[in-house]
Amino acid sequence: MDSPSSLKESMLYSILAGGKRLRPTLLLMTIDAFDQDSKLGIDVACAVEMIHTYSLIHDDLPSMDDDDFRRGSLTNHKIYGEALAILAGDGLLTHAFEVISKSECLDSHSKVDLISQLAKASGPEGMVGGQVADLEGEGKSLTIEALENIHKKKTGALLSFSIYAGAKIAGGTKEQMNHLAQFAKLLGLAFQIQDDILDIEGDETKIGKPIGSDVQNNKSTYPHLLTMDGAKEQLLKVVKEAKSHLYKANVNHEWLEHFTDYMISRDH
Ligand SMILES: CC(C)=CCC/C(C)=C/COP(=O)(O)OP(=O)(O)O
Ligand SMILES: C=C(C)CCOP(=O)(O)OP(=O)(O)O
Repeated sequence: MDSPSSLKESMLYSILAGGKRLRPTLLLMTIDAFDQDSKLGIDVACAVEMIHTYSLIHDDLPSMDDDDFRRGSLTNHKIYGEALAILAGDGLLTHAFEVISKSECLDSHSKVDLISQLAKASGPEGMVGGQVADLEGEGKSLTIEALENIHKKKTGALLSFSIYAGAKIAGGTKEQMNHLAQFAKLLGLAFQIQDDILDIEGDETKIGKPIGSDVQNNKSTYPHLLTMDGAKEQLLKVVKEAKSHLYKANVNHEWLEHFTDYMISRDH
């Protein structure tokens, strides 16, 4: 890539810092659930992780959550300064679309569809809009519906895109796509409830970032609105419903089901 070495270093710093790679794994597993070659989705899987990583770099900035640690390491702006951190995020966001456009595994029609859906999921109607609603909700007591709406966009949209992309690449039918969309929506919700629980009960050394940040930033969370026991009960309910849609999608659901169980039992 012909770009300044400082920019490349800052982009690679956050991409290679680790992370659970949930979104690309979900995308590749979804292709696999249709008995198709998951390699077909490798470029889109990389692209979605680049966009997720950009969002974390920007989320950690002093003007947003002002966090010092991410993925067990210092945040991007702590190492490279704010200007380069913003630009590394911009670089990852835009490079993601270039990677899909150049993919040799997909036809032009699929590329245009995936680029358009990824832009929608990560843009003002999706993740960026959810982040704004999240920032504007700080210090306010939100209803459970308002909280779910924020998470549906802020975190749910990219997770949903990952499953959509896998199913689209694998050639899923409309009915299968509809069930998988419901599964994805509920999986995203389960992810967020567990994230809120871990922010209270988690172990900082495993999570790789300080716990208690939701309370510190005055954010409404599931345990805050439902009590901790209520949030755990809700989590089990959401997962049960998610799995029922997964079964109805009529795909090889084994790995996606394991993934769902991991999502609610994970400790980081
Ligand atoms: C456009 C931008 C910047 C989007 C950020 C999206 C996002 C999911 C941030 C992390 O959420 P969080 O603050 O709830 O999680 P964490 O505790 O990991 O920072
Ligand atoms: C969406 C939220 C809550 C931010 C963290 O996402 P992940 O938990 O997927 O973060 P990494 O493993 O990729 O670091």
